[in-house]
Amino acid sequence: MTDQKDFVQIRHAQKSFGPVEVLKDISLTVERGQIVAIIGPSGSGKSTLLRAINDLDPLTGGDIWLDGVQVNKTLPHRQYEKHINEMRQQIGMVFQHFNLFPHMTARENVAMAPKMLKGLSKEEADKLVEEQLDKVGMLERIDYYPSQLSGGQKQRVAIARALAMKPKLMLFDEATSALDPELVDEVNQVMKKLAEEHMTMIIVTHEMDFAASVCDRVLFMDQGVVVEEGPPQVVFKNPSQERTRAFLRKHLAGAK
Ligand SMILES: Nc1ncnc2c1ncn2[C@@H]1O[C@H](COP(=O)(O)OP(=O)(O)OP(=O)(O)O)[C@@H](O)[C@H]1O
Repeated sequence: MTDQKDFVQIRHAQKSFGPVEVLKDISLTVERGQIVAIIGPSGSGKSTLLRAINDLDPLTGGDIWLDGVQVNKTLPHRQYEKHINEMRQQIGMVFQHFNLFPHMTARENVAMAPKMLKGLSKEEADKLVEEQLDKVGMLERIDYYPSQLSGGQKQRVAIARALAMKPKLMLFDEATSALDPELVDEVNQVMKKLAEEHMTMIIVTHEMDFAASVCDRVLFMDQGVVVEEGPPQVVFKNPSQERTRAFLRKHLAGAK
């Protein structure tokens, strides 16, 4: 068991795609209950770093730990599959494009993983699914198919689906960037609620206002390195690096 201070630990993360080094020796710790935003220009490695945390994009160097257990362990194939499935059950991930199963209702989408992986009875699964859909304000549409839902509603179902596994950590990869502007807020409200409940979250986002209002820490990445990190009031209002200032000038009205 790790202590509060290093609930999530990323140590010397390095990732190359062929000759291209996309993550260059990134180290980062996230405390239990902290909310960290990762911001930075397109192509700076934000999604790759996020996807390395649950080993969807395996690192080429360095290691990732969650609550005292190394996620990216080197193990024989079968043992690795078992290990990574267990780890991924503890790490909820929400993608830009929802990834709901189109032939399943909201209820079935949310119930699928807990039923399969936790062996819940129908009654237990129903209760769990209703709780999670209620939490994201989607209980009334429990029997709707994705095609009958707006983008914001689909994303809320996707969040409920991730929460249904009772994860220790939630990763959000630009959860609102595919949404029409008027639908962004309903998803942000759900994320704010999770923040109030002290869910540990790492959020890749292009929404500076959201990051400033919800996150405990902001990480600015550029070209595969963390250029600067700190509380939002420092990074946004008084960035120490010119690269951060230049980025914020473009993305944050009123930034220095
Ligand atoms: N599977 C892959 N194969 C080869 N190159 C990749 C792969 N995935 C990402 N890259 C490259 O890695 C770099 C970082 O990509 P990444 O998606 O992590 O950036 P990002 O900061 O999340 O960008 P954006 O804000 O546009 O989503 C980019 O140059 C990208 O082309």
